[in-house]
Amino acid sequence: MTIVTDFKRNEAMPLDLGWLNHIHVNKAAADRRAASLANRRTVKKEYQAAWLVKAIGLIDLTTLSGDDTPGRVERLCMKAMRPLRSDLVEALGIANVSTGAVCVYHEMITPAVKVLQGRLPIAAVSTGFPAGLTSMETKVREIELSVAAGASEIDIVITRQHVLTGNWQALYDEMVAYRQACGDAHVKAILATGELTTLENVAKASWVCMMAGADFIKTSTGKEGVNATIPVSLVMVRAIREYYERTGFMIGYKPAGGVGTAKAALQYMTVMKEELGNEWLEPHLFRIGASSLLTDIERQLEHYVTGNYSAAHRHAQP
Ligand SMILES: O=C[C@H](O)COP(=O)(O)O
Repeated sequence: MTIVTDFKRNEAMPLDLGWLNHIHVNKAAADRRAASLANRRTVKKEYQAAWLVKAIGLIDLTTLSGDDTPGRVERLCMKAMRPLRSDLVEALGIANVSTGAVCVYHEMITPAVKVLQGRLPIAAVSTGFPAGLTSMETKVREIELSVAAGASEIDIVITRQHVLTGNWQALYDEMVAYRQACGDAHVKAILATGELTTLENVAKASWVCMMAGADFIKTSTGKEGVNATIPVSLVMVRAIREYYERTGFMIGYKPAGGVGTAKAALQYMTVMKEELGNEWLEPHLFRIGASSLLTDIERQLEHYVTGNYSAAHRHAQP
């Protein structure tokens, strides 16, 4: 049995991998709670615009396509720094906002650095994203190159087979190696939950990655058949909560993939608020990985300022 050392914080945890045997997930209860969230209004009407503005600051504005170009990434970075039109900013009476970060492939870090010049963090997906089936040596080198190129956040993908075969020690070891390669950069562990078969596997993988020093745990690459869902999020944020209660360390959460509407963003924010508290509703502990969410939020805010509230209501309210 391995005594787990939290690598990032250089501390031995009062946990070992044997702890995983105690993890059981009640799928029916998670599904019920998810259904109740989907069927009720999560945010009062008068607070909606403020919540949507807050949501913008939580987005990892993402482009992860085979046809990405430096030009597209430069435009994405401009949008990340000024996500709302100035007339909307003025009408809402807010200071300008920005997204939490941008998220790109390694090859697109340089154009992002050129535009952002340190004003926003750059997250780079890594370790053979999205399948994670390159050699360990290649994965570690990829992280090092992305950090050297200017990424301050690294979104690694775990090796799914370690979870599917129950090889938790191998998952722990790989996560420690990624953590080490990241140095001071934040590391988000993408579990690819849609490929892990059971919620119990999702919970165990969450624990192992947290124990091995992940700063964030993230649901999906956006490329799996099933990406972020509310039941999976409940399992992951409850693992974060219990990890905090047992160790005192606050780990962040990032749902990603298919989160494209203001309504969905409000649901995920509600999960964070209700399961973890307001403290976890800040960009250093919560991000939403999304390529198209900002467009819908902008649309809803426009409805809000033009008084076309019923449209905003239909789209933005659960
Ligand atoms: O990490 C972020 C996801 O890849 C974005 O997925 P999406 O394009 O479905 O929003």
